[in-house]
Amino acid sequence: MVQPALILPPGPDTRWQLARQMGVEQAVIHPLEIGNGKSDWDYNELLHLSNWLQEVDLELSVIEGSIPLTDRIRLGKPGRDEDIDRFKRFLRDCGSVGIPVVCYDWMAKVRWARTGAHIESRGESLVTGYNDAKMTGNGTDETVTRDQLWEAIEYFLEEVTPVAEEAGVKLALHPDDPPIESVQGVPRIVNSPEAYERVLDAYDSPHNGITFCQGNFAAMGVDVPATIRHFGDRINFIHFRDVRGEADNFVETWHDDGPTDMLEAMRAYQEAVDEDVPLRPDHVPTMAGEDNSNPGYHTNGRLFAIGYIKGLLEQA
Ligand SMILES: O=C(O)C(=O)C[C@H](O)[C@H](O)CO
Repeated sequence: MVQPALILPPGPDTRWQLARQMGVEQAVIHPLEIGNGKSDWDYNELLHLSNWLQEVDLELSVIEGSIPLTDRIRLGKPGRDEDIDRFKRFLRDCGSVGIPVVCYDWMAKVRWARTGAHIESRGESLVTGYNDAKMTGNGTDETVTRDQLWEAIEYFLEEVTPVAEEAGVKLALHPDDPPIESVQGVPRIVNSPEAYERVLDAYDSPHNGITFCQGNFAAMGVDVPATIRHFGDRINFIHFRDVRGEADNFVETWHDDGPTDMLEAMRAYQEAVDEDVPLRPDHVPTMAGEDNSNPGYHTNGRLFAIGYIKGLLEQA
């Protein structure tokens, strides 16, 4: 079963209240997207945040992206062991506080990338998109290789998955966005179902799992419901969204207006994932009255998305 979730700021404001009013109980914290950019946490900060959310009946179920995972780790550079030790301490702290899921990604050097953030969609709403032809600096970054990234992620998983198991925390790897071979010349490896097979095989444990970012899987050109069923109980976290186009040239869509059969996708989640997997709307259109200063993460589109998700869940 999936549980509707929302990214919320790491301190209370009306968005906490809106979540509760819509009956959403699971909070995802990702201050690089919504918040102050914080990406390192000590035990007391996590405990304080978790207690604060609990006081208003919200559960801190995922820390996403904004975590102490460095490019020294992603690139297997000298010093990575020190950084991995820091990451292990973070996992143990999450476990002690009772945070069940940590979402991470393997996008070295360049975070998720878009070439357009003001693309007009339904009723003059604004969405983001990517067109590789418009990406500047597309030479090859000679300092990074695919083998290096694979060595580094396999080393990381060997080191940290046993700690995640002990701590009772599930790791959930987000796909590269966009899921192409390289972005601005920097190679990408987490861009296909085959890549995920290799990641899951690197350490066979329910604690080594996937963030099924649906828009990225749609961009990979796969059959989305079949792929959800295939990965099943290794899906530890879900990003719900859709795109029109291909991995190297796409626009994001409204949740009810993309090419993916969203009801079939929801049915697949309900049948295939483990209990209580958090599912959050991912990037949403910027709507009337919003200034598009944080493309994909304004509030009105997420209210619409939660209503749509709840309808799909009832139908599924
Ligand atoms: O690119 C996406 O689809 C995202 O959801 C971006 C997020 O910041 C994600 O956490 C990347 O790690």
